[in-house]
Amino acid sequence: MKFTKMHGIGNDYVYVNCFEETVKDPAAVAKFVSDRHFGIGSDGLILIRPSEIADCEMDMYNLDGSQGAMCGNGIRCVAKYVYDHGIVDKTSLSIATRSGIKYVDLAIRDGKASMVKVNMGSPILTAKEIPVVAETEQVIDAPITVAGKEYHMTAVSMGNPHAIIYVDDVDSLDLEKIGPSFENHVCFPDRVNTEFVQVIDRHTVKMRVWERGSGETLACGTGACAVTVASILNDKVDGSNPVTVQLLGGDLNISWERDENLVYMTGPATTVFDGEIDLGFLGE
Ligand SMILES: N[C@@H](CCC[C@H](N)C(=O)O)C(=O)O
Repeated sequence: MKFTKMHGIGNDYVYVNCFEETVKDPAAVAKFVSDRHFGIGSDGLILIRPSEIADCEMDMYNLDGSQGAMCGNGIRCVAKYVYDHGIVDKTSLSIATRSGIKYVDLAIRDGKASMVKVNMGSPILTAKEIPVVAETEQVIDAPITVAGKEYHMTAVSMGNPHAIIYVDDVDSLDLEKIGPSFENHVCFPDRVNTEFVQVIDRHTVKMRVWERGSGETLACGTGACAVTVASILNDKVDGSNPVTVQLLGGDLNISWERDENLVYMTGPATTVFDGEIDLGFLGE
């Protein structure tokens, strides 16, 4: 299987060009290639497929083989891949995902895509996708007890579910310890991505994320969008300007355009290396 290792501010995936390659069992391949000791090493697997409704399709899998509906850092890399490889010869393109078609604009440097702006669609604020309270209710600054400790949570779906928790000092958290208790909490039957957020100023927040299916990652694009929406709703930041979200792997620029109710994310996409791996033992 030919692949390309790419990352969006350190959120790294193994990308496979399914215009040319076939992957029979993506869940098994995701688990194997993601392993940082026995595989290639990544937060998961992303298949770039042809689409009948958009310029291409992104099909993403977490490190544990579970399928994700949307991936903010991944979609920037998919856009870069299809442009840099001449699969799509335009700088405004559409990408189908399991949470709908997303529209992307590329900034080009030396003939390659560098910065990518994604229309991430509308945030979902009812608890419909995160049935913690009731299907119709919003969850903003709601108390939740996790592993015997009370937190306050805001729930935002960006096509995938996010629980946002504000803390005083994000660096001192033991995420390996508390992350799994949020991910597998009884309130989240489909598990959840959890963002721990420290407010820096009215335009800047700093976050760490425990991702459903992948554990702590260096960045989460949908998470940064959910955090921006939550921070505006909780009046932690000034929503009239873009918010800088600082993550372990770098910064993302997020704006929530309230008149159209759309969230835009801008950030880099980076190619690390191309490779080829024999997956015959998996039946591939
Ligand atoms: N890292 C991603 C999100 C990946 C999917 C997530 N773990 C889920 O299962 O919902 C991003 O950049 O958005």
